Amino acid sequence: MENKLKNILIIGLGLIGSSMALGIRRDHPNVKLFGLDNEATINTALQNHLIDQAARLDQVTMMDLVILATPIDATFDLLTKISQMNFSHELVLTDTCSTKNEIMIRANQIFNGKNIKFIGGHPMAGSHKSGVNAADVNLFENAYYVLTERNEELQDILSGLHSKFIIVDPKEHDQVTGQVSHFPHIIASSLVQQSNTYSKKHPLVNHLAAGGFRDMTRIAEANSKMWTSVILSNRQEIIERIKDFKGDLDRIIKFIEEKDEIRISEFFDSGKKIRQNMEILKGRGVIPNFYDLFVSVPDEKGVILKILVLLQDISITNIKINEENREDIHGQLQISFKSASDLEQAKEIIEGATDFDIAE
Ligand SMILES: NC(=O)C1=CN([C@@H]2O[C@H](COP(=O)(O)OP(=O)(O)OC[C@H]3O[C@@H](n4cnc5c(N)ncnc54)[C@H](O)[C@@H]3O)[C@@H](O)[C@H]2O)C=CC1
Ligand SMILES: O=C(O)C(=O)Cc1ccc(O)cc1
Repeated sequence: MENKLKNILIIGLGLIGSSMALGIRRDHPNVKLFGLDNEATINTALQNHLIDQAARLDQVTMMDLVILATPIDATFDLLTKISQMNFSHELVLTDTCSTKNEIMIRANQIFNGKNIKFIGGHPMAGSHKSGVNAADVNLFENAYYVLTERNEELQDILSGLHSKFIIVDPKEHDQVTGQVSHFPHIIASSLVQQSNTYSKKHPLVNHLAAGGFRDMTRIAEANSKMWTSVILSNRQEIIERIKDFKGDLDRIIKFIEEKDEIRISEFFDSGKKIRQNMEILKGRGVIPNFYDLFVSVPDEKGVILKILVLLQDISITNIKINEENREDIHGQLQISFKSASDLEQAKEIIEGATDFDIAE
């Protein structure tokens, strides 16, 4: 199929827009990529070959595809401006906002009868980083990419992101992401703030926080402006999730007050089983489980290189350093392989050459 989406404009070249530019280029080296953002961002994007050319907003009319990778409030504003333009050919328009319902309602109102095909989008991957310097071609790898409707040409253009498309109703999207993406940001931020307040009375809090605290609170470092917009654009759902969670906390208070050993144990057991069975947490729900080896390594110069040299003949798909909180503690190297046999071979080699603890 020849894709007619040849002139592509990305408005907003922050974390998401610039990573998408790299992903689009990976499978479609011949499309012409335009960018629109502030001057400094555009200069960086040009220098790093993320885009071919800068564009102005009025040049939207000469594009085949426009991707709005902007904050939610800016996206609303851009939707309005684009709806006031005249198009001699159909424009495919998509966004990347973390919420979908209000945006789809607005788009349906303003694009009705226009030569604009608006498809809501949301790549379900990101990080607490922002800006053009955080561009990462692998950001969306194996992650779901939500679209509000199927569109072969758009999906083809985005194929180099290596994500998995899923069609979701906008309202349902906001309900689900409200629970598993938006609400956790509130919990993470509350937890660090509660701990900080407590640390005024108990300064040891800052030293005894360990890996669990780190895992629970990473997303508290996310962009506060962005998350304010997300929460405000999914108010009802978030309020409901908070109220529901308060109920769960009240229930656990009661079990503890009553020294109800069985119910407390059931509570943890239930959480453990549910988490173990969540497909999304096993290989991110799209590809089968990674074959992972966890190597406990001392915090010494050259130790990672040593492991890599040992495994030079085995294909490694990913390597990650899971730091611990204490400076003097061993770090954990998480190494992913393509197959069980590669994993076994690697395990034997490391066991034979080092005394590092290894777990699967
Ligand atoms: N950060 C994340 O983890 C994820 C974010 N999203 C969504 O993607 C969108 C973008 O987020 P990020 O890339 O993280 O933000 P970012 O802050 O890294 O980038 C946003 C970019 O948009 C530019 N911008 C703002 N208003 C503009 C306008 N009117 N015209 C042109 N450029 C403008 C900014 O200068 C900035 O470069 C947001 O709607 C967010 O909800 C979706 C998935 C993950
Ligand atoms: O950093 C993380 O773990 C995230 O949860 C990333 C993320 C942030 C915003 C989204 O709309 C989707 C994904």
